[in-house]
Amino acid sequence: MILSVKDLAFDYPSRSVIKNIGFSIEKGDFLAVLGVNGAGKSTLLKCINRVLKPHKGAVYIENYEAFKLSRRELAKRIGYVAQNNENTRTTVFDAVLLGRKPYIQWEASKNDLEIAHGVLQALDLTEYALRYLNELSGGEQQKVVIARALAQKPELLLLDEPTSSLDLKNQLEVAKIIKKVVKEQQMAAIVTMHDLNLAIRFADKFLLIKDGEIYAAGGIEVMTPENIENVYSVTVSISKIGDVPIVIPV
Ligand SMILES: Nc1ncnc2c1ncn2[C@@H]1O[C@H](COP(=O)(O)OP(=O)(O)OP(=O)(O)O)[C@@H](O)[C@H]1O
Repeated sequence: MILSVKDLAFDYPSRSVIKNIGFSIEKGDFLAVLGVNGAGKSTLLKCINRVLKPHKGAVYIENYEAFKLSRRELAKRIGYVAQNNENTRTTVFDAVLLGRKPYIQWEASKNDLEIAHGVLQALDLTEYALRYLNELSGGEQQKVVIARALAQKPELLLLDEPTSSLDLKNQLEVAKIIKKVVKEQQMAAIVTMHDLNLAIRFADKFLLIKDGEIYAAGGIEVMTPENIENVYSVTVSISKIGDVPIVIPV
């Protein structure tokens, strides 16, 4: 078990946002967190990564209570990519190398540099290595922050809508890469997504959030037209083209 979330609740001063959230994931899981705008998906990721302090509940990473780990220890275990990332005047290579920060004592080692190069290669970003982040397109910047989280070599990746500003090819590529690293490196990923087709095609676990609570959780069996309709208020039908499942609003 990589992550176990127990009875989590978080309120903003004027409203309760998430409540009674409990689930766990294992090595190799790619969990898609789904739900309408404002359902509480980003808040959940922020509570897991301690960006926000939940009012109730606990988060365990392996057997450690996340709230008791130092920031550095937490950063070795969790790679988090927020929905909106600042784009500073840093080169792509340096931005990715920053992912190694929790491991670096005095200066980056040969291993840190090799990991940064490897991740750039995996994401097809090598030719961008010396370009500045603030001179890249939104989608290119998004790939770079995902690369930085991968360079961190965490046990758990938390990605908040990682494909939202990517074109079709890059959406598929990034989803494939997440799936591949999760399986090959025996880590886990929790990914908030709006594209049900991408989720159903690449993820293997699903958390459907409605009004801050878990409406349904499990494998592909929970992605039924009934559950989707109850969560999104849209009637859908699910069919297959070859092996690929597709969700079609009707
Ligand atoms: N800083 C804040 N102060 C008060 N309320 C907030 C704040 N941030 C988010 N909220 C509210 O909390 C609720 C959940 O927000 P959250 O960002 O977690 O939703 P989400 O499911 O990630 O939405 P989206 O799909 O649009 O990104 C929303 O109603 C939102 O308006």
